[in-house]
Amino acid sequence: MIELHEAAVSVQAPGGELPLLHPTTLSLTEHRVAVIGSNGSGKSTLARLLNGLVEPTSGRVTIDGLDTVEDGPRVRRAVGFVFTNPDAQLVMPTCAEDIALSLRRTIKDKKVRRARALEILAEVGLADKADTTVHALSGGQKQMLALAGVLATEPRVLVADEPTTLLDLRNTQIVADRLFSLDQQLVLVTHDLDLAQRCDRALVVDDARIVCDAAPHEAVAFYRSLVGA
Ligand SMILES: Nc1ncnc2c1ncn2[C@@H]1O[C@H](COP(=O)(O)OP(=O)(O)OP(=O)(O)O)[C@@H](O)[C@H]1O
Repeated sequence: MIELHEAAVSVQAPGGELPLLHPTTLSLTEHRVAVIGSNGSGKSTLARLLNGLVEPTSGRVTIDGLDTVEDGPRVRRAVGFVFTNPDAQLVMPTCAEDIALSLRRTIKDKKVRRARALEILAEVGLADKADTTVHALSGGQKQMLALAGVLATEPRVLVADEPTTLLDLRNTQIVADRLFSLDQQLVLVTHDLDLAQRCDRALVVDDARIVCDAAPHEAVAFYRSLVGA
């Protein structure tokens, strides 16, 4: 279970303290939770709080009781994070090496690790790209590789921050179908309201606070009325 206990984030700005998230208390138990809202509203800040990429300035965030600050390494193992831009997380020269990197904690033997990496690549349709440089992949292929790499670490929760924003319709569908096929709890930050509607619960963030927390169709309607769309 993901829990925010009066968790707030702020930064020091020239004009004084700037709130990025006002104190928020929340329990997320649903399989799939969407986070929607305008640019700059605070969605990424909320998402990054969940795996300790951002630490609360006050209050606490816990994942299955683990505190994101006190138990940082365990939280980061439990909560996988997918970025909008896969280049942010693809660090190894080839696709197989990138997946193998994610497996290094669970599989010590190098040969076994490579064999498992090849299986994972095959599962996401990248079998023929094993020894290809990650830079030669298309945007959709890169995002699938990044997602596969995160899933290879076997996280209990997956937080995805606009994972389809850079993708075309077909690749959006492929990545979304993979995300929605997962057994893990999914927190999905998205501007794609169709994807938000496929979740079990949706949070609308506006001006650094959660202004609506409801069933997705209700939250999407609220968001549309908020922006006058
Ligand atoms: N470290 C920081 N220092 C100062 N301001 C920050 C910092 N991080 C984020 N912000 C500001 O906080 C606000 C919320 O940012 P955040 O990235 O959470 O928004 P978002 O809802 O994810 O936006 P988008 O949809 O554009 O990705 C923005 O105005 C952003 O400029």
